[in-house]
Amino acid sequence: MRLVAEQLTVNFGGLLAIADVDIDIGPGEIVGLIGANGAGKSTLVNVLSGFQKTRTGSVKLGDSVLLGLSPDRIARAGVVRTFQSVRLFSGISVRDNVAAAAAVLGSRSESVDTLLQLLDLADRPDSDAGSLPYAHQRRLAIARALALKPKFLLLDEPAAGMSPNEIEDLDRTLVALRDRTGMGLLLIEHNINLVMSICERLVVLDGGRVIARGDPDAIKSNTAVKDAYLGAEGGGH
Ligand SMILES: Nc1ncnc2c1ncn2[C@@H]1O[C@H](COP(=O)(O)OP(=O)(O)OP(=O)(O)O)[C@@H](O)[C@H]1O
Repeated sequence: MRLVAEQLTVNFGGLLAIADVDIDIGPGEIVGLIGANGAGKSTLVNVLSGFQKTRTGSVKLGDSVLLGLSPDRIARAGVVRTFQSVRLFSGISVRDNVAAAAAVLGSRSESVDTLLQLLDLADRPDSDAGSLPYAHQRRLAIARALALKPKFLLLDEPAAGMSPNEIEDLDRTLVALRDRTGMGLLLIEHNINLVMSICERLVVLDGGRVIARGDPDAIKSNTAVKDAYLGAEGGGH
């Protein structure tokens, strides 16, 4: 089943954060969501995951209506997100962070050990989550999200603050997770090389509106995208 959102509009007072946005993601697909700062990317993910209300449009997972449900209900339905700022339980171990998330599904969850292995965290299960290097904290946030067995995982800048090598590792991990689980991924990313290398399709926002959608080659050569986002240096951020 697909995750399909249509005609989403969100205002903050007089500011149109997103306007008439349509987006759909299929199982096993990696879709990139790009756009300059303030383009509306996080707002869109907030709506899809139930953290932001909107009066217009629809969000459906297959035939099930998600719009209007709480974040918790949406996560249980299979749409799980991570945050731009990592939200972990500091002061408790890596393993217990994942175990707390896995407890939501009980025996239906993946085993905690499997999740730690998938995210390359198996060598430090007893470390305090808050003391992990930054890239590992980001991986832990993904492990926690995966404990909920998402059909669709929405990642808000998972590579923010990572080194090029760490980004490459993350890139490989995300593709492997997709291959293993068949889940669909929506990836917000400023690093244009990362999105271009792992996404089958991209959606480009500018000023809250979708200005282009298509495969990486089509996006790279799209004039509106170049003007709005890629800029003269062609490299994004
Ligand atoms: N809670 C809020 N209240 C008021 N304005 C908001 C709120 N959240 C977002 N905005 C504004 O809505 C617009 C879209 O913001 P959003 O965070 O969705 O953009 P973004 O593309 O995710 O940006 P970034 O790349 O910086 O994370 C921006 O102009 C932002 O300032």
